[in-house]
Amino acid sequence: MNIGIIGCGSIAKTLVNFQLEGKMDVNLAYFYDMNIENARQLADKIGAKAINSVDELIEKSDLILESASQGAVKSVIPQVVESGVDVVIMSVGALMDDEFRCNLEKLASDNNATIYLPTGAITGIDTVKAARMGEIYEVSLTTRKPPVSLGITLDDDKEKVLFEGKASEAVEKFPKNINVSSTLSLASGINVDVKIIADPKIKNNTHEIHLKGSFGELTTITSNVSSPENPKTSMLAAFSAASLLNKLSKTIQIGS
Ligand SMILES: NC(=O)C1=CN([C@@H]2O[C@H](COP(=O)(O)OP(=O)(O)OC[C@H]3O[C@@H](n4cnc5c(N)ncnc54)[C@H](OP(=O)(O)O)[C@@H]3O)[C@@H](O)[C@H]2O)C=CC1
Ligand SMILES: O=C([O-])CC(=O)C(=O)O
Repeated sequence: MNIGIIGCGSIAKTLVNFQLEGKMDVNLAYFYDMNIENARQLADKIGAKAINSVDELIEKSDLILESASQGAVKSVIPQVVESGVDVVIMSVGALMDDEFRCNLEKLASDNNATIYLPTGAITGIDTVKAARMGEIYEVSLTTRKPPVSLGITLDDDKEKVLFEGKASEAVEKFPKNINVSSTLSLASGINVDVKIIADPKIKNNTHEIHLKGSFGELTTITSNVSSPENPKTSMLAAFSAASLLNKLSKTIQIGS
């Protein structure tokens, strides 16, 4: 399966390294970025092709992975699914816009395309999906990141709550930091409560999920090493994308 990638930053780079290490069961074949030089650099590492037109990327790819931005999801992904090409979306925050998501879903369904949302930098999405078969009473996400990951500096070493509210607002205010809240919301069917804390005492990007439902209770804490290229992004996000791409060709499918 030939994969096209939109957005050649930290996530795409990790995928390229996995391909170099022989860990990918798909072929990362085509690279596209607003800055063609970024695409060239990654493509050259694995003998793939940098592409400078979205039309050509869509025409050549069996599946497209978006690892760019919420803006890219809104401007490019409708054309991808309208062309009947499956897509993996990392900038999941764009899908908190209900009207956009519903239109995209219809476009994909009308054109036989599938939209995949990886678990990303959190843990427990399988359980959240299963829990939804019963009743979910409450669900929340507390994200704690070092200030550098949130693109700020603090005057002292005290933690600071930067945001408390719903995921739909969080993804607008922190578009590069809290896509995971959208994934959790879409999996649970609830616009989840989100708290974002800048914590100078920690090194890792940490996401804590609490869920209560008719099945019982779930708490997960994921303490993520951040990407050396982009401290906002946790390495696990790219690992999750790679694992999802590999899962597409597996005979035994593990997890709900
Ligand atoms: N679902 C999840 O769990 C997670 C999702 N993410 C999200 O995944 C996405 C990718 O992350 P990451 O690789 O770290 O990001 P990076 O910023 O490292 O790389 C993104 C690349 O895409 C380019 N880009 C941005 N917009 C467009 C566009 N419209 N068309 C083409 N290229 C574009 C950027 O260019 P430029 O630098 O010039 O803007 C940059 O080269 C981000 O939106 C991030 O927030 C991250 C972590 C977890
Ligand atoms: O990588 C992370 O820790 C989470 C993240 O940036 C996002 O969800 O956008």
